[in-house]
Amino acid sequence: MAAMFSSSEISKTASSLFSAYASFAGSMMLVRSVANELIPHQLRSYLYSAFRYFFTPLSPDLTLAIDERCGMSKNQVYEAAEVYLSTRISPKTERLKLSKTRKQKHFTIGLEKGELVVDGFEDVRLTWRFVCTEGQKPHGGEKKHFELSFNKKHKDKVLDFYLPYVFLKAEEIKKQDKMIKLYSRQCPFSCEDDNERRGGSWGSIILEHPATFDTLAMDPALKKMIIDDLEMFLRRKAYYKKVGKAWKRGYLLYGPPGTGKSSLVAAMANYLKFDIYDLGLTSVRSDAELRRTLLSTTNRSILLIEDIDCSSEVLERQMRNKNKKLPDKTGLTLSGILNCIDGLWSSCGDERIIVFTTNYKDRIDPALLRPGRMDLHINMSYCTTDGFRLLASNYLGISSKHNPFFAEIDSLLNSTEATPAEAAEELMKSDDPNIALQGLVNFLKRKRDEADDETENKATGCGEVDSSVRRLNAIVSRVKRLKTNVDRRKIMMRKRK
Ligand SMILES: Nc1ncnc2c1ncn2[C@@H]1O[C@H](COP(=O)(O)OP(=O)(O)OP(=O)(O)O)[C@@H](O)[C@H]1O
Ligand SMILES: [Mg+2]
Repeated sequence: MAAMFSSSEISKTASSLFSAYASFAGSMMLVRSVANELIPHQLRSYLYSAFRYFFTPLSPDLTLAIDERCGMSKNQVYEAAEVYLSTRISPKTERLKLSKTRKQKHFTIGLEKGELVVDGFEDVRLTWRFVCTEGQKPHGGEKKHFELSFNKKHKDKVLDFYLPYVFLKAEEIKKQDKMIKLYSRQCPFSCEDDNERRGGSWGSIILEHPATFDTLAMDPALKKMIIDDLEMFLRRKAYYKKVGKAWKRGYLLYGPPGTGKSSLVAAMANYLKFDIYDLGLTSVRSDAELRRTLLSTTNRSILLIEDIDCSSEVLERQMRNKNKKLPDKTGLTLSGILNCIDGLWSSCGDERIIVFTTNYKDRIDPALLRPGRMDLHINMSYCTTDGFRLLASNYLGISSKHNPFFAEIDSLLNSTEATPAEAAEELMKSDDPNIALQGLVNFLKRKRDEADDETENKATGCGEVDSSVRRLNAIVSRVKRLKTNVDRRKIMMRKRK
């Protein structure tokens, strides 16, 4: 070739080819920018994908896209893949995500954007890719998905055997290193138009509450009954199906502040290894939002609604506003809540426990309490002598044997109302068991005296006058004491002189 053309001819041809290419590229850019302006976005992307389809050589591979969410709920395939892939990372991977909380025994390893994992299943070679893309404006956020690619001829094997295997492995891994999570709703009021966030977005932390049934001070028979009830619930999957009931159980925990309602929920979660979804009803604005929120919770979990009496107040206020024809912003109704508890919506999901807590059972709407809605009503009561023994053993490492304080504390607990939280606080005040127990005795006596005074005042019907007289008497006797002291000093000074 080189022999037929002189070097100047070659360079001339090259430069004319280059300028032809430049003008072609320029005109393509022009065509593209004109197309961008004239052709609507949706039609443009359709045309691009049609071009891509016709001009890309046919690939032997099939790629499955596995999104993080499917509609309003979490995509279980995505969740299983996330767990499974953390154990399949190859040494060649260049970027990983690493985390560990205080309570976790091992590091959690996850894929970084764009990283690949190559897996094998029998004779099938599979490639997983983790993809993150920017979400749509205005709220943005990242959209995550996995892409699973393999030869098309293995489609059935992958769907029928490989993916179920991934699920199974993920369950095994989760059981081995199960960290219980506490979920609460994220930014409920910050992004009003974002349906997904308004309904479904839960943020989670590892539940580090140390309460267990062993550390709970409560009536031993009641404790055993709760544990048996939970065990029976777990065993009865087939039974629930047979009788045509959703596999869920509702508990109402009621009692004064500091009697261990929240601690019992933590103990249940630790015992069952269930995550807790802490749903503040006051932050839910409508029935639709409640449904969306509940749909994005997972199976084997406890849905916790604390202080349900306060939530009832919100509902009542709303009813009043409706009656007064005031604008009703919340749109959350009692029937909406009931429907989520035992209507059709409640059948979404398995192995669900719902717990309501309240300090005032009598303030709750009877519709919420009727049998079948809340299966067990559990009264968390003041500290009993059994409860005190458990606290003494937990906090001070002592038992009742030969301890002179126990009899006195028992009789004080029988005659006054102190919560386990109060008793525990006293026991924590000193490392010396005798000092701590003496502190508890003093505290219980003070409580008993205050309670006696109150009963007396109520009986005489002149509580306020009485307490003013008592305060006045106290001041008079103090002045008298001061005067006696001054007199004594005067006498001593006179003697010295
Ligand atoms: N029954 C109990 N056994 C052991 N510790 C308890 C018990 N009740 C309360 N405590 C102690 O008191 C603290 C507060 O208890 P908890 O938050 O469970 O009470 P609560 O009934 O949920 O109160 P509130 O009605 O104010 O929410 C706990 O962290 C725990 O240390
Ligand atoms: Mg509580």
